[in-house]
Amino acid sequence: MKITVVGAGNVGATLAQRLIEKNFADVALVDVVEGIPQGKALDMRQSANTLGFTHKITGSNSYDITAGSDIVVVTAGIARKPGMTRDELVGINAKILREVIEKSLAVSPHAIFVIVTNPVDTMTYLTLKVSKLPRNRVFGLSGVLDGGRLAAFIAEELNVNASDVTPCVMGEHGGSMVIYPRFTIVNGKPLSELVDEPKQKALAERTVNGGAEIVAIMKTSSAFYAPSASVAHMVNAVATDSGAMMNCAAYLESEYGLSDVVIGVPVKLGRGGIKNIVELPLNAEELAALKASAEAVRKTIAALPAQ
Ligand SMILES: NC(=O)c1ccc[n+]([C@@H]2O[C@H](COP(=O)([O-])OP(=O)(O)OC[C@H]3O[C@@H](n4cnc5c(N)ncnc54)[C@H](O)[C@@H]3O)[C@@H](O)[C@H]2O)c1
Ligand SMILES: O=C(O)C[C@H](O)C(=O)O
Repeated sequence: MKITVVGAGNVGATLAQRLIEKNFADVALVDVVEGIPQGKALDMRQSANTLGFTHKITGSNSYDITAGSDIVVVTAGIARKPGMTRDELVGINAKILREVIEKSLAVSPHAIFVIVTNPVDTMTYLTLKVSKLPRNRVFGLSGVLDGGRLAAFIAEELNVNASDVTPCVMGEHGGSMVIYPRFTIVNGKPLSELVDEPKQKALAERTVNGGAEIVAIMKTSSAFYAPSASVAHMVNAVATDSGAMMNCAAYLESEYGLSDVVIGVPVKLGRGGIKNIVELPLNAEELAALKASAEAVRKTIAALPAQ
């Protein structure tokens, strides 16, 4: 198996490290900055003897090394600075995405695309339109990361392990994301039965602001450890054809009564990408929140530059 990671910055390089250390695929790392992907790949190669991995990691400014990839993860683009929303990146990152998708697809026509670049729902939508690929082969990072944050905050609040939590965060990877306490399970019980509504709201609010909280603390960078771990988890489900269910940014065609929009929903992942989209039995209020989130994404989609 061969995996390309485009963008050798914080998320991309950390992801490349996580993947090569798992030793199940060759990894090609690409970036526009001369020397960076080459140097980072060389550095990682020099850990193979110590860590014992046998797959190859290479770096380049050219897409030649990515030819024949099974999976292409796109992390190329600009990250937000303190005080910015992800949506403010739409113009600049759309230009970068178009170039990355065209160049990647030209040499890896059978690849599955995992989009990380923000605003991720809109960038995933753009990738589908530019590539004209079927929707099962293009999806984005959202709910695995947002759910991981929710699980971390619940673990602190209830004094349990984060791994005791099966979180459920759907909708936009942005200000309108929706936390579902009825579908967030802690040691077999829904969160809605474990904490009162004000506490549920506080946990939801911290999760919605989880990315901004890290940007505000770090100032010069956004999060990358949990994001890269989340993408590695998604890639692993594809590589092993596990069928594992996780919430990802996916293109809807009538699921949840929504069409022609990308938002975070539960999907089952396997070799072909998205095997199927899972429709949770949301009540009227829960569904209304998801629809409002889809409307927020539609506004960002409408702000995409024509070229
Ligand atoms: N979806 C999510 O949950 C999520 C999580 C974390 C980060 N992100 C997003 O991922 C993106 C990357 O974040 P980061 O922290 O790694 O940023 P970063 O600045 O550390 O790295 C981005 C890299 O992209 C490269 N790049 C820029 N234009 C390129 C092009 N045309 N071709 C190839 N490479 C190019 C840059 O040189 C840089 O190395 C940002 O847009 C960020 O907001 C999304
Ligand atoms: O917050 C950001 O801008 C990066 C990413 O979307 C995140 O949630 O960490």
